[in-house]
Amino acid sequence: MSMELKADLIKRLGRVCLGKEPADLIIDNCDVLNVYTGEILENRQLLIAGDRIAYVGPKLDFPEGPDTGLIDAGGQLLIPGLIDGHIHMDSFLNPEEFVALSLPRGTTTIITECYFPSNAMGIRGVTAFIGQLKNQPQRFFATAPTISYLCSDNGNGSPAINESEMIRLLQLPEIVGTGEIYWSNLLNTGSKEGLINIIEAAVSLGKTLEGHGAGAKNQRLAAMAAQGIDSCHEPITAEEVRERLRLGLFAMIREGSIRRELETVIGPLVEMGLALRRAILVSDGVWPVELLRQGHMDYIVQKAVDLGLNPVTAIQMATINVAEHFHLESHLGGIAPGKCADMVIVPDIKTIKPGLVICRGKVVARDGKMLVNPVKTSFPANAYQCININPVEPDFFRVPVSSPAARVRAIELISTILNRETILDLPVVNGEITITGSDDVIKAAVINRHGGNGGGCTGFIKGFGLKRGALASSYSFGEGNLVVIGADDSDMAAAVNRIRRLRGGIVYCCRGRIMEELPLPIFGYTSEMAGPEAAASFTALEKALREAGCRIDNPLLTLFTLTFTAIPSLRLLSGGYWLSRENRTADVLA
Ligand SMILES: Nc1ncnc2[nH]cnc12
Repeated sequence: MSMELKADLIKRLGRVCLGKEPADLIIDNCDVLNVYTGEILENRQLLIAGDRIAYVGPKLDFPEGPDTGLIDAGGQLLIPGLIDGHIHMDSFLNPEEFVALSLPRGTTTIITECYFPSNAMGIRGVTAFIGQLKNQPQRFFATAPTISYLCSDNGNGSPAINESEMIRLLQLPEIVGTGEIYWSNLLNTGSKEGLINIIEAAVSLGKTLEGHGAGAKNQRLAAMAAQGIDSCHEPITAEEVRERLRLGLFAMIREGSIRRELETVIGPLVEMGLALRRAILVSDGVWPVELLRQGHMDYIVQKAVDLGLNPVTAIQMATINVAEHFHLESHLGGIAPGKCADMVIVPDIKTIKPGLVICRGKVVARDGKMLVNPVKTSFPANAYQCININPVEPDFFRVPVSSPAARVRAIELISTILNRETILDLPVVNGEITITGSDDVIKAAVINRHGGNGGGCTGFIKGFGLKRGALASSYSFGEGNLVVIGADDSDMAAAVNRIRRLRGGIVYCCRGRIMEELPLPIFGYTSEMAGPEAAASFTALEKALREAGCRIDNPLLTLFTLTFTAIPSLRLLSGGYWLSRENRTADVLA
């Protein structure tokens, strides 16, 4: 995962470039996109030695050895391998399956968050996870799991990962920065003091500080930048992109399974005519269905081009700009002598349809098909023991009250991710608050599954549309606990107990029957299934929810983000409701 250039190869690259030694691979008859100048250089030849480029230029009479591979690019265009600079690829697919779907689409480098393995197993989870990425045919870097440090505990009140462990991770060559830091944690008093020490360590180690400035503007955004943050992947309008660029931040524009900003942002951004060398295209997470159906960074770059972004700029935003942000530009992001031989052949500058994909000097995929095998995933046994709860009874979800009527706080959905706090009068029957089924109010609960006593909290949610059954998941944003919503306490218990048996997963249960499920037995966050199978399970879960009356756009995302404290307004955690604008807890009873 780290970058190295050994003495032997340094010598060899010079000799191959001077024609004194044969190359390992020669690519003839190609145009080359030079991301440094923005030119398309026609009719070039490119020589590779080891995992590096030795020569790019006009065709010369280079020696060929018996083992020199030859590729005729047929006049097509060579662009640098695409880089996803912000993704949570520790979610859902295991690394082997992720590589198999992403790499053939021309994404040769991944900079991934890894807070889920940390939530589940602390620093041991992170090292187990990055161990799986080391020898893959796709290139990986990771960021130290700030979200886990800030939001997740081990069930007993101590943080999933502590300050000194975060700093130890930052010293690893494969860790390029701190994972996203929520602005509220940075700017609100009462946040963890150690965060500042982590920032100090990252700065002194030359690592980046990834920011999460959702909704932050003016002084607050400036204060984030002032405290050392150097990127933000949360702008949702062209104006927000511009504000971040003006502050010297790298502005990451998302198009993935969580958010889709390109349609709103690209047109007005092009109109503004800004310099975009610090703008970056990222996915922020591309889940199995979209990865299979649409692709990865190829899809995102193509969409930006189709929306009117200059294609050279679009490719720079997924290559050199990303490499520069992560201080990797000496090695990655462009096609030139000495740089890593990570490249993609596409038909032309406006058609981002990867033909040949080359990574670390090897042809790894052709026309969307892998030509090499990803490294088999093999996680340690304790990564399969991450649902630490006892079986639950329907009673677990009772909300008892002593009064004859109850006024409660509920999460009212505005959109898939956004919500507001609402106050409801709910009937009390036999000393407990009941849901009637008539007003689109159901229960929502979060259970701590990280090693404590399996304690949790039950609240209410309005607007999900679910008329029957219960949906539970051991995958959720932030503290990453077990979240369940349901129209019936027995189904809620059955769904949770099924997840316990599966050792993690997403389950929809109705009238005591498990209707659909996606097992996630690794850390309780990651599947062992092949990518297409996992995608089919996602689709089946969504279909079952629709049939049960759910009318949210992306209901699974709604479930996962009930716990997402970086977004307004009322969130549910294992310790109770959290009012994220006010940065404080709130009772279920209003
Ligand atoms: N799992 C996740 N996916 C995308 N964005 C996130 N922000 C926090 N958690 C996230």
